[in-house]
Amino acid sequence: MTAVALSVRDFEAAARATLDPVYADFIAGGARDEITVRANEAAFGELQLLPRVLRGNAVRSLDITLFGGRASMPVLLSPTAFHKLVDPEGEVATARAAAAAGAIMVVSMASTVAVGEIAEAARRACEGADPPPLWFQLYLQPDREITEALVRRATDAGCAALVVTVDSAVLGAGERNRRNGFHDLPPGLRCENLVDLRDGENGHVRQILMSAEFTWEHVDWLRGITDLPILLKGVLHPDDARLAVRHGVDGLVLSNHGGRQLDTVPATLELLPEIAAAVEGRVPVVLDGGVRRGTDVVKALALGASAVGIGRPVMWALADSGEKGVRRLLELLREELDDTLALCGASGVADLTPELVRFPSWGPRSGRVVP
Ligand SMILES: Cc1cc2nc3c(=O)[nH]c(=O)nc-3n(C[C@H](O)[C@H](O)[C@H](O)COP(=O)(O)O)c2cc1C
Ligand SMILES: CCCCC(=O)C(=O)O
Repeated sequence: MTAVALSVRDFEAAARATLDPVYADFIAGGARDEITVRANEAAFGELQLLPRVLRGNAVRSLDITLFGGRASMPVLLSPTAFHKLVDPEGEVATARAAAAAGAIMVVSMASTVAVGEIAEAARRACEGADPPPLWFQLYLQPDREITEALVRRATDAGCAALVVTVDSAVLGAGERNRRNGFHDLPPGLRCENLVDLRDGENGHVRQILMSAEFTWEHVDWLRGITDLPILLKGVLHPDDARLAVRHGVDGLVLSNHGGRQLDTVPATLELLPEIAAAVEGRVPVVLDGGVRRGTDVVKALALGASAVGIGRPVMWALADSGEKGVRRLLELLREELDDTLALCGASGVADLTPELVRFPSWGPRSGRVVP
């Protein structure tokens, strides 16, 4: 890194400058024409903030509690695969930085360090104090014993929730990866959570099966084999959000996978009011996709999200300067969030309500849902 990063954008540029272009493309890319990738970010720019003043908010808190676990900021690290592609310490570096910031990290099932080792690194980074919760992201596997073994590994590691990604009946079509011939991890790296789960293939990316066979019955089955809170990641339709609640799911991650699965779906921010209305506050909704600024976080929380997730920014900061980079990234977002709260007249996340945002061209006649 040449200059001190002052924003997520700086990390993006720094990562692009240092990384092998094949990996830079893997991180930045999305499905097909990448229309949804762009839409996610653009939606935050379209929505306006309408602050309140003279609210006496000199004392502010960014704390949140989710499923009984406390975090010191409403920004969590969305699951991203293969951290060792961009940093030799991989997920260990990320976990230390998240722990230092008090932020929830969602470990990808496709991590290049085993979940137990990641959890241990987070605990050590907190030197006796309670680390923030670690969650585990899961792709249901056609072989139930494999899924069960993964759940057991996550549980034994002390993970506090399972994030089940349901938007991946097939792997998204990343044309950049195809063009670059990027299909697998380089020699020496593997998906450590999968080691010894299937005969003959030790930690191979190919072991992660995407399948279109899953139904709500599989969610019920998962509900029956674990006491951990279950969040579904990738539910976009309000009817599916209602179904999720009916099936006893504990939370939703409103995500379009950063535009990496089905292209041309709406920006997650645009869907948030409908999803929040569908779940009626019965379960928390975490939004990810395109969050790059403290103002973005505030907008999502104002529209009903309990927290937001960041995907690419973490990979960029990690690629730029490892653990230090991710620490700096989370500090920057914390600073941005705090000054946005100050300028909006808010003292904490509970003060972030729909009256703080305005949809300039999203009037009633546009057909968009306005809370
Ligand atoms: C490089 C990369 C790897 C990802 N790996 C996973 C994964 O293993 N599991 C998953 O559920 N989502 C994965 N995602 C999606 C993220 O969890 C998240 O939904 C998305 O990145 C959020 O959008 P943002 O990158 O604009 O913040 C990945 C995204 C990226 C960019
Ligand atoms: C099997 C790894 C999946 C990674 C992923 O979800 C993504 O790159 O978006």
